[in-house]
Amino acid sequence: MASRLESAPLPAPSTHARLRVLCEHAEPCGGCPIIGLSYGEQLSLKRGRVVQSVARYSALELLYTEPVIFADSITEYRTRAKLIVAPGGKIGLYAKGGGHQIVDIPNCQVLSPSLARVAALLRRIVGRDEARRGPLAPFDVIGTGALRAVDLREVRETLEGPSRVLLTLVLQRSRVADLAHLRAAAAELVSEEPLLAGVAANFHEGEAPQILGNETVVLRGATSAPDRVGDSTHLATFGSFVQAHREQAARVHRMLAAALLGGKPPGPPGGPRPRILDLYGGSGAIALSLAAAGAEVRLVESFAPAVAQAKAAAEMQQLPLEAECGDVAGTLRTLGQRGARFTAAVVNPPRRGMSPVARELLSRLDVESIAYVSCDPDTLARDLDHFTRLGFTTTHLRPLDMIPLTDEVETVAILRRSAVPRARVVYEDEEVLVVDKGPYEPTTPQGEYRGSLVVRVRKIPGAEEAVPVHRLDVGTSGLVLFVRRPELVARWSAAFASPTARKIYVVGVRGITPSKGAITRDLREDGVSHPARTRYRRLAVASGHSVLRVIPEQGRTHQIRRHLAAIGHAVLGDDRYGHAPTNRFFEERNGLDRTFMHCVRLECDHPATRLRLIIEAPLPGDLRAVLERAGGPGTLRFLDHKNALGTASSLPPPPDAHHEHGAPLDIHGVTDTGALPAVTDAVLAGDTAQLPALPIVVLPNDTGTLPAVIDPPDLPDDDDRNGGF
Ligand SMILES: C[S@@+](CC[C@H](N)C(=O)[O-])C[C@H]1O[C@@H](n2cnc3c(N)ncnc32)[C@H](O)[C@@H]1O
Repeated sequence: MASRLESAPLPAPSTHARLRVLCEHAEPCGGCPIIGLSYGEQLSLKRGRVVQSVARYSALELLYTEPVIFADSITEYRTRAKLIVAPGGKIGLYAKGGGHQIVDIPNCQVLSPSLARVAALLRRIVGRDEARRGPLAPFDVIGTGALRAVDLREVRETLEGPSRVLLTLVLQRSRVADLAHLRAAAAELVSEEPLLAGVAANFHEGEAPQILGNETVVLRGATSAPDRVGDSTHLATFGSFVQAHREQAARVHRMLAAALLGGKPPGPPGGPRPRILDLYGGSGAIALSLAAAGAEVRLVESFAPAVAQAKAAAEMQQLPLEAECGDVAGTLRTLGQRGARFTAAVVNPPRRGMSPVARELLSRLDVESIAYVSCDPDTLARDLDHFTRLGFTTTHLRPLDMIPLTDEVETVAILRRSAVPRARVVYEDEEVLVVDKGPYEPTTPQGEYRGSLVVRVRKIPGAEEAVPVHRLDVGTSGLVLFVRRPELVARWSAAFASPTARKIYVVGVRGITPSKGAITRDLREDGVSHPARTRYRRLAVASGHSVLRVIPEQGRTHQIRRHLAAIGHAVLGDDRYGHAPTNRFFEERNGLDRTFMHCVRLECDHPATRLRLIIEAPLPGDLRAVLERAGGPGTLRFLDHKNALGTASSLPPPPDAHHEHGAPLDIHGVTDTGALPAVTDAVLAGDTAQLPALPIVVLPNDTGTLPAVIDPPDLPDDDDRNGGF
């Protein structure tokens, strides 16, 4: 295996590192947020992002983040841009600061020359149509114009040959009466600009937050066009994913071939070839490059037009590629049932990363290596940490500058199959071990999960017969106490049943709760009501939601989740009792892909020594990342507060606490959390509009006049891996 993933000279030559790009739009335009830094400073900032994300996880502490592979060209590099159209003939981007103001960018420094030329033509035609109410008049809420945005995509049949452009006109569907006028407008554009290879209309629905809608109609010219990246050619089509920087995308392809195929030339035709599974494959840019480098590839992608293009490109070049339209998790389940075998898998998911179920199912497949290409270091680190527990060690982590002048950073991670690690012990003595449970594993073997915490605990010498005294659900992380021998269960269960024993959780909930309170509601199970009380204190508020310290006085099934949902403050990420739009927002925006619950502290009297046992486990990396993303870097300060996790004074709740009583609560909901959850990362194609950030609310002493719950804004379906464009 190569010791480095790419042989680019490192660090960037000093002349390159000192480069600064000057742009007349830099001040108002939000497209290149770090344009003010020298290129060397930009690369340091990008590497710092990856280092910071990885540092949150102790399982990744030995993982070295290699220097960022710099881009040779940092201007005129963009081969795709989604530009917003606005009255006044503006074709540009949202202004800095998250508002909805559009900045026109006629002299943009980063658009490739062909995209800049087409944008200039559009500026002229849109301005003209605005004056005479033509078909390409800009959308305005109060006007009649329909054109909301344009999606420009550069294609090149050969690297040396001329480039051409695929143009998608994004129109407000309700303002388009018939296609005839649009076809005439497309014909005019093509006749005026020979660079245009094809023009399509895409229909934006209502007030949808995505720029691109689901329906695209080709108005003029080609439906797709060959596009060369490095050593392979894929078929580019309207709306499908493409990396923003052609040379950097080619570097990623070379890195993957070197890491997964060992850089060997293709074997003789008809001979055995390495089998690669390409997940989230788009229109096949990566898959086709690996097939050209000698592999037999199976691609999985949910966006049907991209799959069709991947198949067509493979046929055209007679490359061994099978492409399948489907959801990654669903396909992995089927492949697993069939006992499919692969030499390696490539995963290149959207910004939110892989779903927990997809990671679990991939680990169960017969595959030795995984190459993970990611545009979000936080979700990448979260997934690498999970893969460690699933038996994959990350051996290389190589960032790359795919979108110069923005704080975006692409990273390639290489994972190799290894042993499933032992559980992490936080405390142990002759009778017990207290371990830190990962968020995605069951405490004991369950349903379709490959492993469990108990299996990892029993790998510890002296714990071969260990038994848990209590359990945490899949989705909840934190402390679990195991006795070393089954005969100790009774006395440790009794120790935890004592009124002086406590389990303390840190829980993220929807909305702003009262500063403290107690929820007293019976919980019904199998028709029998059980008394239950849950106490909480609010520790922090981030982005309109609360972080609580929670103490359940009993351990009824889903007690914390049911009680908090009953007072209107469901646990974030809880797919059974929670609030689906808020969960979705937190997953897409902040990378929360499980229940926000962590058992942070256990307290009980040791039955043998009679000493008070107090054990704590820090908040895990994924929840730290979620809080920092939701509320900014200072959000975690609450953890430093003395007694944040509780002292004897927090028992019982003070008299002024908010108390909630009510009718018994039934277990409801359709998902049985005991089983591997149904596939949740279903078909998500499209792209992202800029979203207004949720306000950060400074921790108040009490709720005062703050709204108790802030509804999340609608979310786009897919990621936008193209920076601000
Ligand atoms: C970042 S793009 C990667 C495309 C491709 N690997 C490339 O380099 O061009 C992510 C792709 O994943 C697809 N996708 C998102 N969620 C998916 C899912 N659950 N199952 C299958 N494909 C999915 C999107 O449609 C998109 O094409």
